[in-house]
Amino acid sequence: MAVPLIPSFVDLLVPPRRGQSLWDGIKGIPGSIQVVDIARLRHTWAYGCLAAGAVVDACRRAFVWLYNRFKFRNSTSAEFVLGDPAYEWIVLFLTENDVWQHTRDFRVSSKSSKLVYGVSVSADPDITGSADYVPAYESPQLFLWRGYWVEVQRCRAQVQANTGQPQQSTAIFLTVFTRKLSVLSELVEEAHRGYQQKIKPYVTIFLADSPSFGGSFLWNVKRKPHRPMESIILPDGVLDDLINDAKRFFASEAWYHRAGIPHRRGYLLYGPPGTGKSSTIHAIAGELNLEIHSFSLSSSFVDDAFLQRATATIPKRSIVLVEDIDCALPSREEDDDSDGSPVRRDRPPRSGVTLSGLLNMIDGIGSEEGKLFFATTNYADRLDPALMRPGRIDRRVRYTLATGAQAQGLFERLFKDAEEDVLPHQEVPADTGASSSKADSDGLGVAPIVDKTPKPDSSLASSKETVPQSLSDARLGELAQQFAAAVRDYEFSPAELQGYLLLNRDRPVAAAREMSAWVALQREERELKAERKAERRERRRAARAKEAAHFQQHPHYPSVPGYPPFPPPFPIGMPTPHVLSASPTPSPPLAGATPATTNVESPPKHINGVS
Ligand SMILES: Nc1ncnc2c1ncn2[C@@H]1O[C@H](COP(=O)(O)OP(=O)(O)OP(=O)(O)O)[C@@H](O)[C@H]1O
Repeated sequence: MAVPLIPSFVDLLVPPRRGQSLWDGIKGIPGSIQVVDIARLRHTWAYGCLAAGAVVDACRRAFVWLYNRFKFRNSTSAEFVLGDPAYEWIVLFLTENDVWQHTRDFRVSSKSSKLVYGVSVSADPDITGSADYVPAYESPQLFLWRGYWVEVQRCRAQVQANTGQPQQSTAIFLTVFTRKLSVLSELVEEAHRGYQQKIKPYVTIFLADSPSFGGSFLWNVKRKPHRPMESIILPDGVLDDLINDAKRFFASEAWYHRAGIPHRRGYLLYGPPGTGKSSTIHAIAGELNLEIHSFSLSSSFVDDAFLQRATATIPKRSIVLVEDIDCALPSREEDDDSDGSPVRRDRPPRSGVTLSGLLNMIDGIGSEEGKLFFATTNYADRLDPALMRPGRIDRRVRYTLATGAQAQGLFERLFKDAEEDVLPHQEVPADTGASSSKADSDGLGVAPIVDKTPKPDSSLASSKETVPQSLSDARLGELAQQFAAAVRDYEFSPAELQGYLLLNRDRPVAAAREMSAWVALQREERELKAERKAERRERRRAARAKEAAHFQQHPHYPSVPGYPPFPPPFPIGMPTPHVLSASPTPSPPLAGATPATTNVESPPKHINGVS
């Protein structure tokens, strides 16, 4: 049996037994080739390897040290954290520069308006697909930009959450190998410009809708296609006036500075739901190429500190939008409770925002100049005068339910370039329209809206083979007038009218003809709803009157649900505790009342301050 001349690496790692070398073991093997003193060779080999390893490691450390020193002295680096707008710019920039061309590792998400930088993984440019491929680039990538080497790496970053707890996030580290700082800023500027170019057809909306925010405030980013100005039908001049006002504001920055006035402008858009307030803001953002930073104050995690932190991150030339601003403050009773009784302000606010916090936020918007502040509400009368003062709200715009002209405009906009109905002579069924609200048999409230719009009969359609004809302008105007004549001014919101028109999207002629029936149905439903509301209000009023009468008779014994019923807990004639006797209307003795027995429960101690 042959013994290898050079021992294996594993052999070398086995320490020799005391007083015996490997040679001793080998010597006993018959027929072995015994040429080298393997034990000695083993030690020499092992020490040689150790020394070589140490040298290699020292070289490696020296290289890393030198590289880091080189990097430190000859490069500039920046960190972009997910949730910050700049993160979006840089990811798009990297995608456009084909930095991810060697990537084999992707995060796939369904296609949405959220991303503008998904990588195309299909060789066929016509295939857009239904998913976005975002590189999961954990290992560093090196690329050349304008003659400078740039290293990019995506890492997990730890940020401090709103709660003070550390929280995992994602960041991109960018290192430009040059000592010139301007190169990095040029790169970021180029990334920003590219991003703006790419998202031009969109309005970017940053939503502060999550409670987990890090050291740098993290926004949820959404994109919506621009809303054309002409798609918003408002009384003449309202929209143009707003746009011109905003343009003038941005053009007069120097004037604001000279006058020592913070460069911000506040608008309050108020009116019933579905009248176009939010749509107006989106249209303005698209027209002036502004981003929207939107807050909803009704979320429970929103408080004053949250608002301050969020506001501080909003860049110049942005719209700061607070939707339903009245939600921040303690609510009044519902409208249907308003029976002349004093307004209740004792309900807890729905978020942790205080009025002063809100005012500070609005004032803080001016600290980074050039912002439009928009607030919307359905209840302008609920807002505090401090909120409405000029400087915070400079212009108020009232939105109303649709006028006849608006209804006509809506019809013309939705059916522009439409075709005549496929079944122009289809008759309206006799039962369309008024009738049905009685269908609300559950007695819970509003009758369900039953879609009674006549549906085209497909068998009829195929048999007649009608060729659709485009609607001429004159015909369209005629139908729009017919449609508008069916509604009274300020009766329906544009959103309601739009809902009806969308249901009849392919039947402009029928939509105009059947409008009166739809209106009749809506009126009937509204009447029913109003009746129910009145009933509920009456019941509540009666309950309150009963409670007031009870309190007058027994001021010390509130009628709290779950509280033991009358008679009062103290035997008649017994001196009442001093707290109770301080009451301006002492409880009159009850004629014929049975003295309280010992099994009458004592009131809970906290009630009426009895202790
Ligand atoms: N004046 C209008 N012109 C065209 N469309 C309108 C108009 N008003 C409302 N709409 C349509 O109604 C829908 C709701 O509009 P929007 O969200 O702007 O109303 P809003 O006043 O902001 O409502 P809310 O007070 O409930 O937020 C949108 O789809 C919009 O297209």
